[in-house]
Amino acid sequence: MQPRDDNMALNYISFEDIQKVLNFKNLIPCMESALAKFSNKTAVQPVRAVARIKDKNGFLAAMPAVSPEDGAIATKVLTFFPENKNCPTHHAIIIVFNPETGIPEVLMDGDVITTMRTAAVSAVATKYLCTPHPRILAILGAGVQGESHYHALTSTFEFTQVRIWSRTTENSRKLAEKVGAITCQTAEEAVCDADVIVTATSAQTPILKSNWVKPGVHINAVGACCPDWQEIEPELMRSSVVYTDSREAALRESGDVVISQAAIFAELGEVVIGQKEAQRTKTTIFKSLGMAIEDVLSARLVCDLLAKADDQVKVPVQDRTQS
Ligand SMILES: NC(=O)C1=CN([C@@H]2O[C@H](COP(=O)(O)OP(=O)(O)OC[C@H]3O[C@@H](n4cnc5c(N)ncnc54)[C@H](O)[C@@H]3O)[C@@H](O)[C@H]2O)C=CC1
Ligand SMILES: O=C([O-])C1=[NH+]CCC1
Repeated sequence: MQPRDDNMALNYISFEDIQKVLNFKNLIPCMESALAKFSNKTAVQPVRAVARIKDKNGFLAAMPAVSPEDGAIATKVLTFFPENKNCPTHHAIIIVFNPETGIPEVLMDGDVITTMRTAAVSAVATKYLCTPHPRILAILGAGVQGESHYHALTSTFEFTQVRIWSRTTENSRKLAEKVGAITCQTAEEAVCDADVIVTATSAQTPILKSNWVKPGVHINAVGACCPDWQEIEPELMRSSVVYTDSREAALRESGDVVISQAAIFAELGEVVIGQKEAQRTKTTIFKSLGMAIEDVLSARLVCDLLAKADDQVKVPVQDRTQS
């Protein structure tokens, strides 16, 4: 067997390079298309492989996906260590392969994409499932996703008020001051009368109760990605119209779905392709777990944007074994 020659060395795309080109304006339509391709089955994506790390209360996950029509073959590898104190709780890399040869070509940071694509997907869910002209947004959780959801949702809707609650008030105050939102002392106070709610915490037991929310609210439930973790009170799950990114993944990974035994009405992608109804006037929950196809098509978008913006960053799409 021969060693890889220099011509086949991996290109690296950094956190900073990705931040330069990715924004919610280009990412949200890309995520809408990813959801559609997943649900109409033009993309191939198994449920991720998760190895739980018991002593850290976290996991290591491998998230491969392929979209033949985009020439996109890639996998994200992610760790989630929710008890980390002085560094982020999620870390990820993405490996992009040549669609003709399968040669690994690009290694890229996966943190920016994880952060932004999750909120972009929630923006798509909100666009389809919330009542027209939502006024009040409530965000529960003031971490990385809380902040990213603030930006994605306020770039898409004109809210008159954004409220933030976090278990640690100092954190919600910091984020609220940074973005110009209101800090709430309790989750109940934050969600009262809200039109759109985001739950983006590492809670393992419900933080959002049924009798706090107004009928017709749309909820993006982003945390609780393990089958024994919950963010939403089971009664609220059962009394709402529940949408998921992947039905199969939700039945395996979502404690909110598994424990409550709430019925899943549709995948969000099925709504995007017009196969299932968007029940906007009812209380709706989008149970997000995160899908590899979102990462893979975000990575494809970043490669295309960088190739356009700067030919110093070489983003190969050709079969380099021929050169
Ligand atoms: N659906 C998806 O695609 C994705 C979901 N996630 C999930 O979203 C959640 C938030 O992620 P990040 O913002 O990146 O994490 P983070 O670590 O930056 O923030 C976590 C937030 O949850 C709060 N929190 C932790 N334990 C809590 C508890 N017991 N009760 C109430 N609040 C609690 C923290 O104070 C903090 O505000 C996590 O569960 C994460 O796994 C993250 C990325 C993608
Ligand atoms: O899809 C994703 O990247 C994640 N889902 C839950 C934790 C991270």
